[in-house]
Amino acid sequence: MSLNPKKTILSFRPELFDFHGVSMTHYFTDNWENVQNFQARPDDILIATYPKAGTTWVSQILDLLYFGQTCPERQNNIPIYERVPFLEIAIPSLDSGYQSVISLWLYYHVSCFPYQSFPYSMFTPPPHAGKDLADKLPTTPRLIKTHFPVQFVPKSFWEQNCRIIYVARNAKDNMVSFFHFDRMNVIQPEAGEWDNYFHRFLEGQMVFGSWYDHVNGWWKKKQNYSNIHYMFYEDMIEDTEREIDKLCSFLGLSRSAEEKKMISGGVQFDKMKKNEMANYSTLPVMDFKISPFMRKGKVGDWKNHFTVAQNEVFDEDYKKKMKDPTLQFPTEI
Ligand SMILES: Nc1ncnc2c1ncn2[C@@H]1O[C@H](COP(=O)(O)OS(=O)(=O)O)[C@@H](OP(=O)(O)O)[C@H]1O
Repeated sequence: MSLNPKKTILSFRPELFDFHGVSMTHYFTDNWENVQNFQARPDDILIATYPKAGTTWVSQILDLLYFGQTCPERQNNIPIYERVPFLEIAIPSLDSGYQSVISLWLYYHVSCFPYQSFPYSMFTPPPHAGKDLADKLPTTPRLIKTHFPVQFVPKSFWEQNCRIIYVARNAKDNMVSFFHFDRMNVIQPEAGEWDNYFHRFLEGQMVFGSWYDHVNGWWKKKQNYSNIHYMFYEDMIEDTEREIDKLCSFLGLSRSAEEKKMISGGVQFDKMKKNEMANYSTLPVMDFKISPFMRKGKVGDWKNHFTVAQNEVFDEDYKKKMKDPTLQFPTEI
């Protein structure tokens, strides 16, 4: 098959619109009914984040914790976005008359490497919705990713008392990371100029809405739903092994010190940046010439983007929106 996905995806840039009070794009709302009816299982693990908060990092850690010993070929052969499906993503499929980004990617790669040899039947026919991928995951537990604000999470996750890992990242670095992501990913709205983006972020005009509402909403939920482990990107940077320990306690996993150390070493930024099954380089919607998915992986990169005036505006606005003293984010370490 001689499709060139890079050529055919250029018109995929979506518009933001208000969806139940949250800025969204159709890629994450088109499958709404099916996603809301998703049947979670009690042992499913949901990885919830505002975009660019460290989802991929924590997904890779969980995948290694659960399957690193029993199924190591998984990490070497299956991209992270298939091992840990993105529940709400929905790209129209080829047979519905549209050109599907994910289907295109799969068709393209079927001719590039022996996909069919992998013992996962879910790869044929090509999936086009994260929910379908999640339904077909052959593993236990199923690791599932979402960027939904807490009020959008399908009710079966609550009913089944699923364990949820929420990863949060300080707003300044989160904004910068999101900006570069929107520049390089054609299924995101255009990023535009930095100054305009900065103001849009403060107003919550981002896909998946306001960072402030997201982190606060999930923080509040933690008060009445005990199966949420709320963790911070900055803590992961500071001491990955310690955070893996906390994850193991939350998940009830006993793993040897040696194994945890090995996992921690294997998921450091430079390693993940080079790892094709974790760095999204196999997904044609992203143009790494503009910005790589694994971009900097640092705390404090905002200082290279924020002007002094922007920083003042940001801090003033932050005080008004982040009133809960129990939720604190470091912006440098
Ligand atoms: N191992 C490791 N160490 C440190 N930092 C890491 C790591 N893996 C991913 N990252 C950084 O996380 C940012 C991407 O966030 P997400 O994975 O949440 O993105 S997404 O929402 O799933 O698209 C993005 O941040 P920025 O570099 O600041 O853009 C990634 O580089």
